[in-house]
Amino acid sequence: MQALYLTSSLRKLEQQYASEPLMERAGHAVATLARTLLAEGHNRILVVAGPGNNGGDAFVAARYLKAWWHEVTVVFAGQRASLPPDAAHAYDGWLECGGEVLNTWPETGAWQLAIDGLFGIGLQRPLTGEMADLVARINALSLPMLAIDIPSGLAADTGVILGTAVRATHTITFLGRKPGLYTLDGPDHAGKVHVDLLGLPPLPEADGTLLDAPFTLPARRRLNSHKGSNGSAGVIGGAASMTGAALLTARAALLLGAGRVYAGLLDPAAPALDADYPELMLRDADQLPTVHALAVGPGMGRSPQAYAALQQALANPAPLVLDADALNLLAADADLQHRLAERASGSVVITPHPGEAATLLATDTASLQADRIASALALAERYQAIALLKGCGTVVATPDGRWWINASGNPGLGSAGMGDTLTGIIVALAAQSLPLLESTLLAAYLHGAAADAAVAHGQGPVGLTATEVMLSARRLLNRWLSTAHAG
Ligand SMILES: NC(=O)C1=CN([C@@H]2O[C@H](COP(=O)(O)OP(=O)(O)OC[C@H]3O[C@@H](n4cnc5c(N)ncnc54)[C@H](O)[C@@H]3O)[C@@H](O)[C@H]2O)[C@@H](O)CC1
Ligand SMILES: Nc1ncnc2c1ncn2[C@@H]1O[C@H](COP(=O)(O)OP(=O)(O)O)[C@@H](O)[C@H]1O
Ligand SMILES: [K+]
Repeated sequence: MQALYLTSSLRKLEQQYASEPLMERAGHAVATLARTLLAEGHNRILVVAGPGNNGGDAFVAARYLKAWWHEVTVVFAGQRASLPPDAAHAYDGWLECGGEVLNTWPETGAWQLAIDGLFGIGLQRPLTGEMADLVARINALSLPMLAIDIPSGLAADTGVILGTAVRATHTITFLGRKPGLYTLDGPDHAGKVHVDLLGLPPLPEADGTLLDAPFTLPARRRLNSHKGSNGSAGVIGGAASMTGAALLTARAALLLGAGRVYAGLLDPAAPALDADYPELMLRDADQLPTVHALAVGPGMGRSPQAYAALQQALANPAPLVLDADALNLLAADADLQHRLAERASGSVVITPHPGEAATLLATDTASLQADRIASALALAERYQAIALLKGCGTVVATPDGRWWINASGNPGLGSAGMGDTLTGIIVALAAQSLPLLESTLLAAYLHGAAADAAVAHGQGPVGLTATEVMLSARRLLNRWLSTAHAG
């Protein structure tokens, strides 16, 4: 787990340490990393410097790389007279060491590496005109690309592309990790992220947290345990023609360790048995026994029967996972919202994808995605529930204002049934007595890590199935448990 920082916090840190030679250290760190990306010996490097301090870092990096005998071409998109003081000093330092500054794109290059120092966290509006053209030229280079602090054009707090953005293969980010590197369009643009604290101590308080490891696990199973000690999970959903969704959730709950799994299916013609997993106990939706954790929504539809099942589930004190149509029903109905509000705060997790989340917040998907962290926090606050906002860089938020971004996962997860699987993993962990927030965070990371492991085995990203993800998740969880409990 790593700390994430919003721009406002990083700016405070910069001010606090304004007397330290931060730009010099930043430029040196860029040059040092650049060197590791290059073959031994003499290399040709293109450096693009912008009109602010990000450009200043670029000039310092250029100076070091030249001193280390590389051939460095600097393209500058700005005016010396308009540079902030530190960046102007860096510009002068580059000229003093014999460097040249080009104001137009060079005809030929044959570079081995490009360094993007166009914009950092000071980007304020969409890139247009000449700046957008520069980004297009940078992206047209088929080269390793090192972005300074953040790929130019990417919004540091949100991962939104402002107009257009550099697609880097590496990003060296300063003072702390920015959430925009890890959600929405950030991962497609940042490449591998390296962090350099520029010699400063980390900020004492993080704004958010990156989920990049299995930080918590269910308790070790006692030898003297039985199915009753491993918790029972219930799943309600599966209306006509959508029973598969509820079965996927139930199967995931079984494979991830719930001692007993009951699926309450709304389709009156639903099969009495899951032939592949006869371990599952299939019932009518209103015939579920008392369970330790309950998931409602996969394939549920919005019929009066679905509504009644959700109403009943909200009265059930067990930890509750609301997904899919349970969310659409909730968004449309004041009585359901009232029942949710009456529950203990934190006893429910809602797991919308961006479309469902937009419905829950009465907005459109584009506005919702414009700030996924703020949206997840708004969902948590509005519904007094743990909110898990799906997508590239899933965001989890709590009503008390904490948030996490999940770093695992890949585009193989973009196929039907993956969300049902996630819901099954959450309910399985909660049934095994892991607190609901921890269950949600671990499930988010495990689900993505399982997909990553499956891809590493050649099962995706193209054609990866939800079934493969849950089997992979079972393997991973058991591996993590055996490592954690070894000795
Ligand atoms: N201030 C500090 O103490 C440090 C800053 N550092 C570097 O400085 C960066 C932040 O520097 P700045 O705050 O100067 O910001 P940037 O260098 O990101 O860019 C700001 C400049 O770009 C202009 N600008 C913003 N959006 C634009 C757009 N869409 N089109 C055209 N021009 C636009 C602004 O008017 C301003 O001149 C960091 O990302 C980091 O790379 C590092 O050197 C570490 C220390
Ligand atoms: N490109 C991606 N990167 C990471 N995770 C992804 C990506 N695409 C989808 N996912 C994950 O896959 C799951 C899809 O859920 P959802 O859209 O509800 O699917 P369904 O309802 O069809 O099962 C979510 O957990 C989401 O975060
Ligand atoms: K940059």
